[in-house]
Amino acid sequence: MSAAPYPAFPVLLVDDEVAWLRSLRYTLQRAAGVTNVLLCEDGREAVDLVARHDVGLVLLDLTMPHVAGEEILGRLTAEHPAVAVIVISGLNQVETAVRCVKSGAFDYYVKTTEEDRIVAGVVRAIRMLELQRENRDVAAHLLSGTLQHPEAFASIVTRSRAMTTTFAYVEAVARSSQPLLVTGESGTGKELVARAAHALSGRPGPLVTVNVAGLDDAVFADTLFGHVRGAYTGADQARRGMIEEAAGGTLFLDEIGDLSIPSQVKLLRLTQEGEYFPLGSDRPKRLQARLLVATHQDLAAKQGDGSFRRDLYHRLHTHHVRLPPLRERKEDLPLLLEHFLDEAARELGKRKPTAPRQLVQLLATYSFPGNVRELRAMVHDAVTRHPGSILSMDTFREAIEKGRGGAPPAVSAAAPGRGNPFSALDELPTFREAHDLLLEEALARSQGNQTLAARLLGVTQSALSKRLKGR
Ligand SMILES: Nc1ncnc2c1ncn2[C@@H]1O[C@H](COP(=O)(O)OP(=O)(O)OP(=O)(O)O)[C@@H](O)[C@H]1O
Repeated sequence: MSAAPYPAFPVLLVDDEVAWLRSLRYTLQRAAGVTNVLLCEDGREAVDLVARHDVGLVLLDLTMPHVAGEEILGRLTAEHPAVAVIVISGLNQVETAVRCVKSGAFDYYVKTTEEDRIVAGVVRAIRMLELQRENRDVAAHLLSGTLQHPEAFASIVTRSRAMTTTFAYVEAVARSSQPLLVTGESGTGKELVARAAHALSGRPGPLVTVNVAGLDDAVFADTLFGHVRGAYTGADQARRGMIEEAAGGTLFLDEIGDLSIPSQVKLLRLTQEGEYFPLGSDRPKRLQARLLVATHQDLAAKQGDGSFRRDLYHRLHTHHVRLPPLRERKEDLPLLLEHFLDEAARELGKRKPTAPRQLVQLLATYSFPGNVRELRAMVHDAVTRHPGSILSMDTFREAIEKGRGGAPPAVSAAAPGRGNPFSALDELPTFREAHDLLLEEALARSQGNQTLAARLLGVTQSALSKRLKGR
């Protein structure tokens, strides 16, 4: 599978020495995977080529016949200020280097400098240009408020503004070569977003998913990097790693928060250098896939307690989307309910049952720790068990009570995991005030439905009604 040209914009090499041009092109391709390259032997054509091909980066020689490199540098910075110019000159003169940088050159190297440093400078410039372009795209996308390819998100049922803003961001960075980190509680749809990001990436290769939870370091390395025959006892055959399987496409590493520290070091090296060694081999291979990573864990917190490396976190965090939990987008409940009723009825070969009017209100009182996956399971279970044309609320009530594990709903929904909700208050409310606040909250959550409010408060409807009258 041929990989997409990298980077997305052309890199123009300008030098009158054809042999040097060819050798630099080869070095950049071999050491940094840079394939989107234009060569220019005649400095007089350089500015025109930049304009015609939307060039992002120019590597410029200074001493050329017909036109001096410094003159070209001056024109480029004046006429194409968004283009980065790296000067690679035969002149080892500090004054010239200072003058070039003052005139706007991104960097200055002498031709005799070790190749590695030149390559690292080019990689740094490409990364900066990509981020600048992506920032512009993100801003334009978010401001326009519309998606160019809504079909990529067709499998994600939502009308939440937070979700559609997330889609706009994913669309804006979909063609980036930088990693995309997707976080959110379990069951919020991270894998669906990863699929959409791959579909929008324009990459011809496949989406290869690896769940890294529970992989020890040796298995992680073997799975990702592959091995050569005889790499270890039992390695009778060479094995292509998942990175190679994903060449030209996307490598999706799920549950990245569970990665051991030694595996984090390996992943960091891969993202920094874009190279890896199959086990038992001393010939490096290039990463030719875009990395997507996902986790339900709080990586910032894990970074704080030392269980996730800070440098890897920052590398993966270049582009980040967080999917809100279902309880923060209750406006999605009616749509999702209908969607899963359709789906369940189709799968079970039944007629789609009608949901009682109060069902959405009941669902809105629940915090859905398992998010959309939990709602889906609830609906499928209810459709499996329901005999009539109107869906029974009982299976939902049972599932919700089971999900709450007997905890009082108001506490578990308002302050998950935080115990007594009053403990954070400096001044306690009086019994009367707490009583009234509780009633108001229950009625708000049940949208004024007293039957539901009574259930939330664990009293009968007539007891609730007496209390309301007594206020
Ligand atoms: N908005 C949505 N519309 C339709 N189906 C959804 C939506 N969100 C999630 N789902 C469905 O819910 C289930 C869980 O989604 P998914 O696997 O993408 O979640 P996840 O965040 O990756 O979970 P985990 O962290 O456990 O891997 C899948 O069956 C998925 O199709």
